[in-house]
Amino acid sequence: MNAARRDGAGAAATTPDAAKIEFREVGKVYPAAAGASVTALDRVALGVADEEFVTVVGPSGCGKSTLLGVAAGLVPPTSGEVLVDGRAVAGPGPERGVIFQQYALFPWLTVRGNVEFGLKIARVPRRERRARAEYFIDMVGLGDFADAHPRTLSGGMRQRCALARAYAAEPRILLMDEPFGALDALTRVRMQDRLLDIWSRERRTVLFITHDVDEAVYLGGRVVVMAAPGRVQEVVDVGLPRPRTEEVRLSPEFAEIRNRIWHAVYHQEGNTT
Ligand SMILES: Nc1ncnc2c1ncn2[C@@H]1O[C@H](COP(=O)(O)OP(=O)(O)OP(=O)(O)O)[C@@H](O)[C@H]1O
Repeated sequence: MNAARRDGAGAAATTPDAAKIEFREVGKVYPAAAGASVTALDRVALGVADEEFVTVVGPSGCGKSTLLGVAAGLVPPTSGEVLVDGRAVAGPGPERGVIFQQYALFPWLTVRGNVEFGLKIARVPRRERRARAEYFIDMVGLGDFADAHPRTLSGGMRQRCALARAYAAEPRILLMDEPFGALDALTRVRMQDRLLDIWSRERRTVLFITHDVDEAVYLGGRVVVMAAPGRVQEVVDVGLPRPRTEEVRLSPEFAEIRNRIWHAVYHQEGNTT
């Protein structure tokens, strides 16, 4: 048995055989005030397969953003390493797109300008840039708003623009840190459906951080449950059919797995959040 596998009913392997992203005993310790330190990741072993959609859920401060930051190459680990396609991550790279809760759109550029921006930097020829931007703007349903500026768009539309921008750069991996965290409940659910629809057409490997258990279960093929300080407590195979629909969301099977993960997240030892 693989040492990275965990026991427990329904617990899934933490590392599939051929991982697109592999966390190898990753540790991160931040220096804190007065010479103290904070453990944000503690020997995390986890693999994400090519084209897999993995969600990470856990209480505030358990290390989710740090996990994503290490995979993005934005946070250097203190120990261990992250491999992407078998190569150690040493910094950000074009094969990994990152989407944060804050849309980080350029306010002076239109939707099209924002989506094309990275392609321009990457010196993609103008005609191809236009075509690619148009394709991804249509894909997120913003075709009628290509010439609009971000300030005129709703939160959901801005996040769709951020999605189009990330996809247009054609990364093989999308790293998403609470991308729908700032949206109202209904818009959030709509964005989840839209994201799954896009994922089913444009298969990419997705690592998606959330503190919303419903969101984690609805989106993920596997759900990684983290616990402070920086530990992977459990990896759960969701096993719900795709496409995920309202019927799936309202099914007893969904409720069962959601309740189980809810319990795992909110009844962690020492969790005071
Ligand atoms: N730059 C930093 N310097 C010092 N400590 C940090 C830094 N970034 C994160 N931490 C600490 O590391 C731990 C993990 O933080 P992290 O942001 O990864 O958790 P999280 O699960 O994403 O939290 P949240 O859900 O609240 O965003 C926390 O105790 C946090 O205070």
